Amino acid sequence: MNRARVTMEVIDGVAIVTISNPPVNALALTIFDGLKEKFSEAMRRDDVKAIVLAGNAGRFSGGFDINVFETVHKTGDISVLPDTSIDVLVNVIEDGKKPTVAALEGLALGGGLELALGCHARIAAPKTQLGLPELTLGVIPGSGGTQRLPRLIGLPKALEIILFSRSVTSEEGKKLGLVDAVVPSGELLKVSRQWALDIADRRKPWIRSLHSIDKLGSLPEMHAIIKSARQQVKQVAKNMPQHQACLDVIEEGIIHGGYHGLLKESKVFRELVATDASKGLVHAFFAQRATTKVPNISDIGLKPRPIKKVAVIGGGLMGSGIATALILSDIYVILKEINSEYLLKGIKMVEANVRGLVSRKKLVEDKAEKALLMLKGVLDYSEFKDVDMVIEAVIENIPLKRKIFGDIEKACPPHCILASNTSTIDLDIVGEKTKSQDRIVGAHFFSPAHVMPLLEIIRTDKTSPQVVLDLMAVGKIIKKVPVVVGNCTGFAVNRTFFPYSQSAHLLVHLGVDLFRIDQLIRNFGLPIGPFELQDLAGYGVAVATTKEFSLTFPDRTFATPLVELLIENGRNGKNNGKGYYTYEKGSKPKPDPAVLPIIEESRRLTNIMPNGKPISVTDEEVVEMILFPVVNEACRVLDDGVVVRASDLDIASVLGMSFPSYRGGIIFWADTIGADRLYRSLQKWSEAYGKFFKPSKYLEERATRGIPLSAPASTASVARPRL
Ligand SMILES: C[C@H](O)CC(=O)SCCNC(=O)CCNC(=O)[C@H](O)C(C)(C)COP(=O)(O)OP(=O)(O)OC[C@H]1O[C@@H](n2cnc3c(N)ncnc32)[C@H](O)[C@@H]1OP(=O)(O)O
Repeated sequence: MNRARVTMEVIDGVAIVTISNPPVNALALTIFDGLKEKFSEAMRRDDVKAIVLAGNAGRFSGGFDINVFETVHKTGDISVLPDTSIDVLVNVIEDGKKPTVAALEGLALGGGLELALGCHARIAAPKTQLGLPELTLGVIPGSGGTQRLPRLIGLPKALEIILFSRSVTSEEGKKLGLVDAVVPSGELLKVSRQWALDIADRRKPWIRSLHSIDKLGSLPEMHAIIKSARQQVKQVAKNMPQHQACLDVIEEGIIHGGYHGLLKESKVFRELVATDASKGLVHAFFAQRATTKVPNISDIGLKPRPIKKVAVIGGGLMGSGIATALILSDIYVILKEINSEYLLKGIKMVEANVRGLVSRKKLVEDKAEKALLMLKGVLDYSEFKDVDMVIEAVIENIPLKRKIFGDIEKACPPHCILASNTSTIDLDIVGEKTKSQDRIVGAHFFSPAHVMPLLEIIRTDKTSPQVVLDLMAVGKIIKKVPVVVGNCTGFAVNRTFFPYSQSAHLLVHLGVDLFRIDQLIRNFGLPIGPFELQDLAGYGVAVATTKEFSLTFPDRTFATPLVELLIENGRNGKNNGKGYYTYEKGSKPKPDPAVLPIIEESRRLTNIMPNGKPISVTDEEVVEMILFPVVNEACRVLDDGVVVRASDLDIASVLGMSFPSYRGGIIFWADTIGADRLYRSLQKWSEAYGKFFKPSKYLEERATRGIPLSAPASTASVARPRL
């Protein structure tokens, strides 16, 4: 049943036109038809003097229906995109013979805000979220946002909102001139109706924002602002076309006027919808939403229990980051350490995390102070008697973790969730000696835990659905994206990505320059390369995780002596300022030529270069030789059913490993290459350089049958063989 509709009610001379399409009143194609129909009725009727445009159920609109983009991506048919910018926004609303006031509440995003910008005034309820996030979907505002917003609030602020997808509240909007008045939610319709009548009777100005020029500066000033914005987005929006295209469109309107700007905007919008960047970003959008739907967890009528008090064991980098994330969301935390020196260090780290957010303007002072009051340090388990959840975050040491789980089983109440932040160790081993396996779960955060958005939730065969659901709810409260995965060494993300650093090491030992590898991976779109990442994480982590992986997957690990050699040479990465790079406060990491002899030594020890000579590989091959083994492992993760669906691995790779979101995630990207080419490349390298590259059964089957890697397992049996 189509739930998208537009209704109209006339009260005392004002037509209230309401958009209804739960849950966010997305602007589906039928909504535009509905708007045209109701507006034309309102314009016709003699008992209507003015119009108020509103959204149903406390939300104005979350913007254009993103499902339509997905349809374009699947079919390649851009004709399904409506051309509403002139047809509806200019001809029907802005140039209509009766004034329209937008009554904004909850959210007005993308096309939703653009509809409001086309109205003659905007009244908003408090805390309404206003923004133009289109660039995060690989497109630009396509219904006049690029032209009207700068004319309403000035170019610099408009660029901030559009280019960096920063939304503002109605209160900020009022200061900027985006909103005409902020009124309590209960009075929104009443005030908007009166405002609309006041415009009709010329008691208030009838403003068509496309024609306003008073907020725009002189031409040279605006050229200078756009030029500097171009430089800025070059840094932050590599490999994506929409940012520069958006600036072109804004510039067109500045030079030739708003109407010309609209025409160009509409054309560029349609072109951008068809780009790879938009395909990847829209896929990532839906992939993120899909993670909330977990079979036998979210669909069996369970309700999450409240989690008010959490104990975090271990005040190191991870523990303090997790504690920070929790207190920032008003969850009371007790942080346990083994002695007062470590405890003090942990508390100081939490304080530094919180203050860091304040200094980066991500948190206000008041909120920071309030958050820090939610933290208490302890040295024993006496305070664990009323905690709702424990998150163990000590070093990756199996006997230690086993001991802790034995202790907390006794110290905590029976309802308490027992979670481990282990990144690699099998949870069945951790909880083997307890009788609480139904409440043991993995809560794997990514470093820095108070910043990185992914929470990997690991359920074992015995973890109860209620426990998983509770942890998903906590994840949402602390503003993470929880992805539920199965139990195995490395779980979904670290298991998929362990070949990433392994293949980088293998390439170095085959003679490829290490700094070239990092640079090429950055060019591909990851924020840092595998070696800089290793520097950042510290070599202890590399040694511990490589050990775990080489025990579980001995057939596909490369025994690199390089990390141990670096440690022997007094290098421990960013920790001590010396790794592959040198680190000095305030300056960027610098490649350190002093590591070259250490690399030579490592190459001598492994002696794997064919005929003792460095291999010759193109830039493209370097990237592929590093990322195809990752895809290969991702195939095994899919085959083993570690994730519910392929798109979970996509969003986890984007949010946990910073895989570029505009490439859609690891599997989505792999499908753009095709199973066949992936298979043939891995097969070729495995013949030349060994079984590390050997294609997995899953990949081989998908390649042979011509099925996308992302297709659900059942597709494999029904699909037609291609080769
Ligand atoms: C022409 C124009 O310029 C082009 C555009 O307008 S492009 C669209 C611009 N708008 C956006 O980018 C906003 C996208 N949406 C969001 O950021 C968030 O969904 C939100 C802030 C609106 C709401 O967040 P939240 O309350 O956490 O709910 P969230 O789980 O994200 O979404 C609820 C449901 O609405 C859907 N939804 C949200 N926005 C949607 C949209 N614009 N189109 C279609 N579906 C949408 C989600 O897919 C989800 O569906 P599901 O329940 O089936 O998984």
